[in-house]
Amino acid sequence: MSNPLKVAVLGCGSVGSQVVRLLRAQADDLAARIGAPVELAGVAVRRLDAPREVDVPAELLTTDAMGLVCRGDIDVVVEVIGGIEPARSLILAALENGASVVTANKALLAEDGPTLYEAADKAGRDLYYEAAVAGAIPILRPLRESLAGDKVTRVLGIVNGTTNFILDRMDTAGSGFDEALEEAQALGYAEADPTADVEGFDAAAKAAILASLAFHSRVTAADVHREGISEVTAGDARSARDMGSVIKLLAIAELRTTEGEGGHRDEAVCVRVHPAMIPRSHPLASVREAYNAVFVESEAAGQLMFYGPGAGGAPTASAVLGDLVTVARNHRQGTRGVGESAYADRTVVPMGEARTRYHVAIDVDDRAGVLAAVATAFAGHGVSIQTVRQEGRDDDAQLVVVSHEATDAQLAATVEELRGMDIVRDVTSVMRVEGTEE
Ligand SMILES: NC(=O)C1=CN([C@@H]2O[C@H](COP(=O)(O)OP(=O)(O)OC[C@H]3O[C@@H](n4cnc5c(N)ncnc54)[C@H](OP(=O)(O)O)[C@@H]3O)[C@@H](O)[C@H]2O)C=CC1
Ligand SMILES: N[C@@H](CC=O)C(=O)O
Repeated sequence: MSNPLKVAVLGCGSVGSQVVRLLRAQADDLAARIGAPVELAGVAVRRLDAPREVDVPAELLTTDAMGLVCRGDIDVVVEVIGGIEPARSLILAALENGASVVTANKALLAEDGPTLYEAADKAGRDLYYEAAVAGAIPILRPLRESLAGDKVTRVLGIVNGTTNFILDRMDTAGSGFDEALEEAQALGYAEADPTADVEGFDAAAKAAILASLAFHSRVTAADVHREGISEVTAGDARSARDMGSVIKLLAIAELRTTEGEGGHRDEAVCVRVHPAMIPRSHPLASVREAYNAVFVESEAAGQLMFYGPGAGGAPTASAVLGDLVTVARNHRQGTRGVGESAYADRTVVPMGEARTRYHVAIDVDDRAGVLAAVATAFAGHGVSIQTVRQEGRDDDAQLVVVSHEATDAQLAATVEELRGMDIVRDVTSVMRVEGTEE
């Protein structure tokens, strides 16, 4: 068998520890698949004395990640530290030093992916990142390779395990938000700073990566409209249940094609992350715990669905090792895998123009004419009402309105008008609704 392939692992937390464990546990299989044994050349961490889920020989542990990457004999660097710096400098240094790179770092890819892709091109090395989106689910390779001959028009999914876990616990076990978040952290699903999960930053980064690959565009996290789940209340969860729905944090990326003069077609992208109510009959409603699911719609293939564990050390390490085998094979053969495709410049559609349905809960005075006045406010902004439910209390009432499709701008104007009406005490909840109109 050939000379060993030297692998440096940067980070030994939830994901890194499982990468190290699997490198050992699967050593023979990996060697057979790659055609060379894999040698763990070093593991970079922040604290040498921290407890680890895996035993790492002291001589392999280092706090000098840059020194490890620049040693000159490393073939593949696995970056599972996370965050922007020092991860970016380490990846760039790895490529400059002739190593291929596997990373799970969606935050960095969504912020500054092109810098990394260009560095990989310049170095003639691979940069693979399947683990960056939806944990163990193979979704980036299908978008980049299997669907390269088709035209993807929409990607819709649950891409954050932590928030799905929290919303699922709120829905099924009546758990409080904080309690469910603590559980998700203990299970290794959450980011180092869980605000990234809760406020939708993590899902937005993944949405940007998905949209970039699906639409062969450069979409960054800054292009993604983002709302997290911190404002979702137990009341919203109850209200969804009463409607036969459930609340999920969705990532949605759409390609909008408009026909201009002379048959010229303009394409723009609309990418957003926000909580939405979906009917329990919708396939995404049955995605429980930290599982993820992604629907892809394309012109020729139609609808495809990808489903599996979206977070956690071992599932994510599975995706990392899949990439490791690919880049290791390429590295040995002196070739590169499929790089990023040529990018088209596409306009980003502002959120105000995104179209969806809405669930609006309005506290109103319980008097004659209220329903008509509220309906007029909706109609005045071009928002047509699909259903209204009225729940009476002593001297006030709650109206729950579900609209037909309208733009975010139309809905925002409606809510502003409602808030200014004397009969309206408060607009207590505004939630988008996804799924077929019934
Ligand atoms: N957890 C998950 O389910 C998933 C995570 N990811 C991504 O994988 C990456 C890693 O996540 P995760 O394992 O959860 O993160 P953790 O916080 O569990 O682990 C991070 C590791 O990086 C080490 N580290 C931090 N700073 C440095 C530094 N300056 N130099 C060297 N080592 C450093 C830490 O060292 P020490 O242990 O000494 O503190 C720790 O071992 C992130 O990009 C994340 O977004 C992707 C998919 C799923
Ligand atoms: N924190 C992330 C980890 C995987 O990407 C999540 O919860 O999905």
